[in-house]
Amino acid sequence: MSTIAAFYGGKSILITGATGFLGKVLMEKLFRTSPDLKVIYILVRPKAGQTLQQGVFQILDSKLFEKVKEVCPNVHEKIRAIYADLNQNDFAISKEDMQELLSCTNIIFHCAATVRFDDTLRHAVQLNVTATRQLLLMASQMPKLEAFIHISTAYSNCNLKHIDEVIYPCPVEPKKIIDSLEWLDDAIIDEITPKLIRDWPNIYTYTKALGEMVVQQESRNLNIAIIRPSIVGATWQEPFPGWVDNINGPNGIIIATGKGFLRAIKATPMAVADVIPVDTVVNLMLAVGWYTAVHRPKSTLVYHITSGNMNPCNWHKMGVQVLATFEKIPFERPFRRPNANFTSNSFTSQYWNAVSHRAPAIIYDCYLRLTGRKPRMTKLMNRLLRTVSMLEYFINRSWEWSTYNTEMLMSELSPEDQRVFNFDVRQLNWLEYIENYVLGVKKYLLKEDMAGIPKAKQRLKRLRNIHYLFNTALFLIAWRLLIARSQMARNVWFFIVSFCYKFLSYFRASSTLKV
Ligand SMILES: CCCCCCCCCCCCCCCCCCCCCCCC(=O)SCCNC(=O)CCNC(=O)[C@H](O)C(C)(C)COP(=O)(O)OP(=O)(O)OC[C@H]1O[C@@H](n2cnc3c(N)ncnc32)[C@H](O)[C@@H]1OP(=O)(O)O
Ligand SMILES: NC(=O)C1=CN([C@@H]2O[C@H](COP(=O)(O)OP(=O)(O)OC[C@H]3O[C@@H](n4cnc5c(N)ncnc54)[C@H](OP(=O)(O)O)[C@@H]3O)[C@@H](O)[C@H]2O)C=CC1
Repeated sequence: MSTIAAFYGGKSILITGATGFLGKVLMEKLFRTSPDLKVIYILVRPKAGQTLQQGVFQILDSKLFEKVKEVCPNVHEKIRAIYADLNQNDFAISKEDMQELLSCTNIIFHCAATVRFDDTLRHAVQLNVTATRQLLLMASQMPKLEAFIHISTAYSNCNLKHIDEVIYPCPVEPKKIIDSLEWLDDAIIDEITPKLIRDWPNIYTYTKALGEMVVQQESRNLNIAIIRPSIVGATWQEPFPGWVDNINGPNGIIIATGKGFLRAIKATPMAVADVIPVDTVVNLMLAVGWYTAVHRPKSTLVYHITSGNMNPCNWHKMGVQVLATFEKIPFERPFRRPNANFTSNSFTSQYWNAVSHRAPAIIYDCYLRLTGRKPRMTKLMNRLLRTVSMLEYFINRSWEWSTYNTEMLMSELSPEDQRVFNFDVRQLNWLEYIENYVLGVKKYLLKEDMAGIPKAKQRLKRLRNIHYLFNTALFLIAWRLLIARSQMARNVWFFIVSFCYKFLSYFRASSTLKV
């Protein structure tokens, strides 16, 4: 019997961000391995046209929860969705709900955050910093609380090259920022944002760093741990390989490449692609929850869950395997044949943007206009290129994250727990994982049927022929123009033709002699 699974039995667990990518996988694993847990409270913000109950049903009816329903048939009764908006005072939770949360919660997993790189500083601070502070305040009033697990990111200190499992101080006190945002107007905030975030690449990573500082400052006598995952990718093994549900991180790039929109990316091919499967992150979260509650470490421990130092993969290897998978399992209705390359040079990157991205988009828009339709490709391409430029920071650098605490925890687990809550990324076979990842993007994100593969392959063949035809025509036109204008080009042309003629004559003569 797994000690960790048994630990969660009978527990009341509060999850923020349960409707997000990580939150859903966390709930799934909890229900599957500890079906006798008491209740999972989820803080859900109201959605237009959907009741809380409908929201919960929508999550539980997805393929992700199929296995859970077998192990825990009354799963619906064990989720208690509570209306909450983490941007509001007291999270806008009703008095009765708050009372229940305060008196019953045993474990908190704080996953909610804004993960957008371009959010406003005001909103990102509200959610990633102030809400964390408020949740800690709530936690301090929970008599039965055993552990508070805060999810941060491995990139919260990406302004450093080597990152240890410690909380680094931020240049400006989070409290000062929270206070000043209360009276500064938006225009001034926009103006001072670059000065505040200094060498952090975006508001997201900066506010996650502030969030960690708040955790340290407001920890009081709570049992707290911080988990820092790197780029969270599709599931590796559980509940099945390849599950993804949003376009964040690599997912959108995989779609854009597979559909033939993206043909070149400014990336350093040998930089570490620090992707970590979401189920691995969740396994560590559950192990940390258990360890923090049972062993009660004296200080707040930080756990890195990254792949680079234990089982590194680089962007080149990842890219090649993604492209190879497109050959086997193509996406439906691609705009162009999927074929991309990485370039680390700014000049070549701009060249490819002009030739391989903007020009085809303009040509396609002309075609749409000529056929009486609304042009849309240029706009789409501009948004895509803007997105890619925001991700560039992370695909052109490598970081070193120490993983002493994560390794220490692994050694503390029984063999059974190491198996059930496996977060040993050394066992990951990248080629297999990437293939399943691309397949998962096709099935669960694009909702494409596998039965459509033969048709998609046929279309790829057609696109390949069009590509060759187009290139040959372009070459012949260019050559014709060159010959007409330059004596030198004419001489080269005659030289090549006479050389080929002589070669063929010699070949024919020697084969006649042999006979
Ligand atoms: C030999 C070599 C061969 C080479 C082959 C290449 C094959 C490909 C291989 C795979 C390569 C993988 C590349 C890896 C990229 C790595 C990313 C690293 C990120 C590190 C993150 C740090 C970890 C974290 O803690 S954060 C969690 C992650 N958060 C995010 O990812 C959020 C990022 N997104 C945003 O902030 C926003 O979406 C933004 C600002 C980028 C765009 O916002 P906008 O307001 O414009 O609108 P949206 O509605 O959000 O989207 C607009 C438009 O863009 C599309 N899109 C969105 N995100 C992505 C994406 N990640 N990739 C591609 N496209 C994306 C979206 O679909 C929209 O399209 P429309 O059609 O216009 O609706
Ligand atoms: N994905 C990644 O690559 C990485 C993620 N992380 C961290 O993991 C955590 C989870 O990320 P992930 O699951 O990918 O993110 P998602 O964007 O998928 O999920 C974010 C969650 O936060 C909730 N949320 C946002 N705003 C509010 C609000 N005002 N009130 C209540 N809930 C709110 C969302 O609810 P709703 O459904 O209503 O939008 C959603 O459930 C974050 O802390 C992130 O920083 C760390 C490293 C990498």
